[in-house]
Amino acid sequence: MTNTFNDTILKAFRGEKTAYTPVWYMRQAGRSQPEYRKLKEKYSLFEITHQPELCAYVTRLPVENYGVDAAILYKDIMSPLPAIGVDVEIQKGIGPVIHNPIRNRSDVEKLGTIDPESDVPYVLETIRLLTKEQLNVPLIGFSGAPFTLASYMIEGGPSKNYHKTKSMMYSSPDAWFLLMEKLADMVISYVNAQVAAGAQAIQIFDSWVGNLNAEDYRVFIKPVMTRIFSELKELNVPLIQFGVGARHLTAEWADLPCDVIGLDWRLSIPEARELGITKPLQGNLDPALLLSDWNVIEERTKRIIDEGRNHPPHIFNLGHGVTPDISPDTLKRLTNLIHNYSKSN
Ligand SMILES: O=C(O)CCc1c2[nH]c(c1CC(=O)O)Cc1[nH]c(c(CC(=O)O)c1CCC(=O)O)Cc1[nH]c(c(CC(=O)O)c1CCC(=O)O)Cc1[nH]c(c(CCC(=O)O)c1CC(=O)O)C2
Repeated sequence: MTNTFNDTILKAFRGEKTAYTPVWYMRQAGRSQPEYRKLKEKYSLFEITHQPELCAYVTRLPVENYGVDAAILYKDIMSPLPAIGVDVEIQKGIGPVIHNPIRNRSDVEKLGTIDPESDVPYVLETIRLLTKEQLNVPLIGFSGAPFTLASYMIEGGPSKNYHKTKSMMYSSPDAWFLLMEKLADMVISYVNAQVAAGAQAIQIFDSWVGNLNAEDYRVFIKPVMTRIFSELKELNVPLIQFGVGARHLTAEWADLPCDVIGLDWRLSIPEARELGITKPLQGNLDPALLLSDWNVIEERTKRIIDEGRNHPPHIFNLGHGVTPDISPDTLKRLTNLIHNYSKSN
């Protein structure tokens, strides 16, 4: 491990004031970095994540290259699903493809449970390597949330309208709620194991839940999210809730038993405060902005830092993941700007 451990981001996640605004970027590992691109010519995502040394290297790249305040484990939200019987493959140009999609209650009943130590030992070994030996910033572990995972499992892959998913939710509520509970069991075991191995904070990606209206969220999703966060609270690590296009769910998230709310770029920090969020906020520069001129990036970044200055703290991030066309040089420059501007003003 190099020099002293910097726990600034953990303090901000817990609601403590920090000397500067800490930052990490969703999908910061891999993506546009040349070292990663070279590896991807040889290995797939699953091949990298099954090799702890290699996976730890990819996870470390943005800490070393950009100077961010946390690492996030390189793997996908699909990574634990094979353990419960989901036949998933990540196909180039498409994304996750499920060869045995779930269509009815009997398919849900067939899903198994995860035993992380025997099903995903390589994930835990990567975490141990990183946290015991290699990192001088915290490691964020993560899981997909039940709705977002179910959307892939039911649709068979990425979707634009989630018709099959919603159809199961509305027409077969017994199958739906069983699926939610089975996925919650998986998320809880998987996250417990990540924390036991050394992960110091956890983000739950409910990326696609904004496709539901607030009433359906309350009926079909909020109970399972409340259960997940309540059980994970006992782990005593900061828990981050994240979703995209979910302005209409902000008030529902305000009282979830999590510690931090991740915002996409559609809702500003002051707007989220007006909607009742009193927890620390994470976000929310539009990733598309990182393809524009530096003076535009600088102006928008400073504005977000200024909006986030008041207590409770703000953790800088993008409104969603880094895209492969964003230059590593821009991310390095952005990280420096965030650190320097938030310190000096
Ligand atoms: O990369 C894409 O987004 C396209 C394919 C896709 C993947 N998972 C998926 C999608 C979206 C979809 O199709 O619905 C599905 C996926 N993966 C993930 C999310 C959550 C989210 O970002 O909102 C989602 C759903 C929402 C979303 O697509 O943004 C999470 C994810 N994937 C991944 C990571 C790890 C990382 O980037 O370091 C992480 C999370 C941690 C983090 O934020 O850092 C990694 C990942 N997943 C994937 C890839 C491409 C692999 C390949 O081409 O061989 C890669 C690696 C890469 O981008 O270079 C596959």
